[in-house]
Amino acid sequence: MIQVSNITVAYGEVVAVDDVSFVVPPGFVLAVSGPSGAGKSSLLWAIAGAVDVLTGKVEVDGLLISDRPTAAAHGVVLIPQGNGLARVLTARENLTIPLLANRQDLDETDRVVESALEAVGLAESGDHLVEELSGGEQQRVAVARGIAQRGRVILADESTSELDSTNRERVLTLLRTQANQGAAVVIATHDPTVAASADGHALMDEGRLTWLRRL
Ligand SMILES: Nc1ncnc2c1ncn2[C@@H]1O[C@H](COP(=O)(O)OP(=O)(O)OP(=O)(O)O)[C@@H](O)[C@H]1O
Repeated sequence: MIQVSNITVAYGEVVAVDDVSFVVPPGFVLAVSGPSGAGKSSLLWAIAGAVDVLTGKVEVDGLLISDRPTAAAHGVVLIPQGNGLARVLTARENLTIPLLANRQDLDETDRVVESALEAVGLAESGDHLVEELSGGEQQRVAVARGIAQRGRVILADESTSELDSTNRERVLTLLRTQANQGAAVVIATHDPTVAASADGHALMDEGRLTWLRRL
């Protein structure tokens, strides 16, 4: 469960998120759309503990999210815009490192990594360096890395923007599966079909959030 209570995020004079509140229960998918610069990424970063909130608070399952390590330890997974992959590592290494950092069992890690690569249609690409992959393939590696972490919260920032319709459906199905397994999912998107597939749809504009379709 994500509980966002009256949060404000600012960069100096720029208010990116302005007094936003909502709840995403486990099992639900919320889509947030809005123009470029509206504050969608900043909202996701705040939930991920990757940027400080000026006012208000973010809680996940009742735990106050104060910083990124706390959020990560509590299963808050961010699939960032731009993918955030290490370009000189292979696809498989990009998936494996966060799992090893969480001290997961090696055999279990291998199994989860291969299964996640297969789920995004990249079972044959595990040994490729990220910089050798196309933009859409890199985006799918980032999604695979996100789902491999089996988070309580999945924050997907424009994670289908470079995908064809088949792969977009594949990624949406994977995010839905994460929700069905108990995750609370938030997707920032410019794509109306992605928004339509979510349980609820909110619009951000100049940092303010309004509901187009309530959860
Ligand atoms: N690190 C930063 N330092 C200063 N200003 C920032 C920073 N990150 C974002 N901003 C500003 O905060 C506002 C919100 O940006 P944000 O990236 O959250 O919007 P967005 O809705 O995700 O946009 P897009 O759809 O283009 O990704 C913008 O005015 C942006 O310029």
